[in-house]
Amino acid sequence: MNVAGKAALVTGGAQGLGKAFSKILLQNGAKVLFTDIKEDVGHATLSEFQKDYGQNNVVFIKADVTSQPQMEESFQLAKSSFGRLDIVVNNAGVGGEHDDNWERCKGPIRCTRLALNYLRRDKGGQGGVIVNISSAGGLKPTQYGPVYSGTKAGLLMYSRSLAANSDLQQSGVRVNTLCPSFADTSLVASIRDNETTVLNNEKAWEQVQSVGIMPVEYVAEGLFELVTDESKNGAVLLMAKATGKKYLEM
Ligand SMILES: NC(=O)C1=CN([C@@H]2O[C@H](COP(=O)(O)OP(=O)(O)OC[C@H]3O[C@@H](n4cnc5c(N)ncnc54)[C@H](O)[C@@H]3O)[C@@H](O)[C@H]2O)C=CC1
Ligand SMILES: CC/C=C\C[C@H](O)[C@H](O)/C=C/C=C/C=C\C=C\C(=O)C/C=C\CCC(=O)O
Repeated sequence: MNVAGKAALVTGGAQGLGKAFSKILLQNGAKVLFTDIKEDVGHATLSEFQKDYGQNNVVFIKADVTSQPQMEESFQLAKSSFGRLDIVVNNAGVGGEHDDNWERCKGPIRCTRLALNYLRRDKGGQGGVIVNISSAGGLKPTQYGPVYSGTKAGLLMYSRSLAANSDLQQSGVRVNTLCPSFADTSLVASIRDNETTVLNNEKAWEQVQSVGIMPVEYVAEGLFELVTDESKNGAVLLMAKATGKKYLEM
């Protein structure tokens, strides 16, 4: 897929990986609507992007992926702003260990279902691609983040199962999963700064340091590959500092 002239919706795009995902799409000529719950950070990112990529090529809406009405409004706004929707990146998420963090799984599922109403050719769309942001922790046990790992594994298998659906394939929609290891964002900094609820901050931070931290721009290259390479459907791309990009073969 050539993203130039295409339209994307990225959740949690105000900062971190979501900002880097939005940026690589804009840099390559796509129009982007990004959502976030952080209104001030979202507006600052919007101003930066509008200056660099054009006033009409980027839209921000304060919207929470845990809210069905707010996400319905976000998808409608993307369609009315750009006249089309081709790419959806389910990125918004939080670190830490909380019982309600199954929203890490439920939020992207909610947004994937909404996305299908806009992308499917049999529903008036033009086909497209959904990329769900899981984690290396969705593929490998994370001893200090078991809820985190469990929710990300759930999202990964939801995405693979949906991608295997023949009706969906015929409707022109691909579904891929990106599994980054540690990347340089506030989510990882919160482990260093003892500001999250992983099971043992000190040991978790030692683990992060031994595995290594990737720049967000590098992870965005993986996202871009999953968006643009039309041979990829049901793909799971693991990215880690030491081993680079590796597709799951299973
Ligand atoms: N940073 C890392 O090492 C890794 C991150 N990930 C995943 O990447 C995604 C992005 O994380 P980071 O950029 O690292 O974190 P971050 O904390 O820097 O950015 C996350 C963004 O999502 C927004 N957000 C959080 N909950 C939201 C909600 N309910 N609705 C809308 N927006 C919401 C936040 O306000 C923030 O702007 C998450 O799904 C995370 O689990 C996966 C693997 C590694
Ligand atoms: C301590 C983790 C707690 C909270 C979440 C983190 O912020 C982050 O989002 C989670 C990442 C989870 C990563 C889990 C395991 C990572 C393992 C590796 O990256 C191992 C390194 C390379 C493996 C490459 C390979 O085997 O091919």
